[in-house]
Amino acid sequence: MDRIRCDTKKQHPPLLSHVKLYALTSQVINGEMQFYARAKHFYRDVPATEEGMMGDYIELSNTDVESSREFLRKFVGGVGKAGTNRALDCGSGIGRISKHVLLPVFKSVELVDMMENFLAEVPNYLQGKEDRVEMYYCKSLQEFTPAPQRYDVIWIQWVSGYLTDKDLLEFLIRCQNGLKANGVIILKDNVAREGCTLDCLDSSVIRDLNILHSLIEMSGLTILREERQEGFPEQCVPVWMLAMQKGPGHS
Ligand SMILES: C[S@@+](CC[C@H](N)C(=O)[O-])C[C@H]1O[C@@H](n2cnc3c(N)ncnc32)[C@H](O)[C@@H]1O
Repeated sequence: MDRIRCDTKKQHPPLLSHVKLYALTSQVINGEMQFYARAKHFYRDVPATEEGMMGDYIELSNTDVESSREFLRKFVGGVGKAGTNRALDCGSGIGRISKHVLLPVFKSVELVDMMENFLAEVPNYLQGKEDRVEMYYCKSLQEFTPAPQRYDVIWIQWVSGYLTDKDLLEFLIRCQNGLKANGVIILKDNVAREGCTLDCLDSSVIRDLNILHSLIEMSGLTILREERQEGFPEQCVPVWMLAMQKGPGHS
């Protein structure tokens, strides 16, 4: 899994209007079924380790985790902020985010990933914190619906690019329903400088911020804050963190 990609690929033209949104991933992927099947195929050969989760960029894991913790602190604990009871780790893999970012803050976590072998490694990887995992869901995000009003925070890291525009949009809508009062969704991912690019190796897309903004807007979520990850090498594709909450009209 080429998690933090070097920015050498040809960029597609930028998104011009909402109307073209759905056309966008279908322009760069060669059929939705193949797109998903290839990603699954790719992950069969990825080891259930931190290295596997980070691709060839394991040395960036600490920087990533530190920034995520700092970002998360802005939205949880205190009046009008998200609670600290339960978080959902989406595309969790072996639970790198749960271990380093979520479990230090939340009483319990739940993890969802399409790969059974990654989830099977979680209890071992969490080293004594596994009793605070309430649920494991072995599901693809495009088929997963978070239970209503269950989570204080829903964390979606380095997995949104494996979903088509349509499936990401619908997933964000379902996540919105999964939030408790003052709950927050945090999406962290590689962001293209312009347009949408396909990575054939792991069958994922990288979207630019405009496309992400359009999808978020269409989902009814409101962006609370967005920050670029600092401290990654210049040649890496930029990584951004976006915090979102239910928009007006969603109780
Ligand atoms: C690069 S790893 C990131 C893991 C974790 N989020 C982290 O940052 O350490 C991507 C994870 O997304 C999972 N994944 C990819 N496509 C998925 C999908 N459609 N539904 C659910 N999980 C998916 C993979 O199995 C893998 O565990």
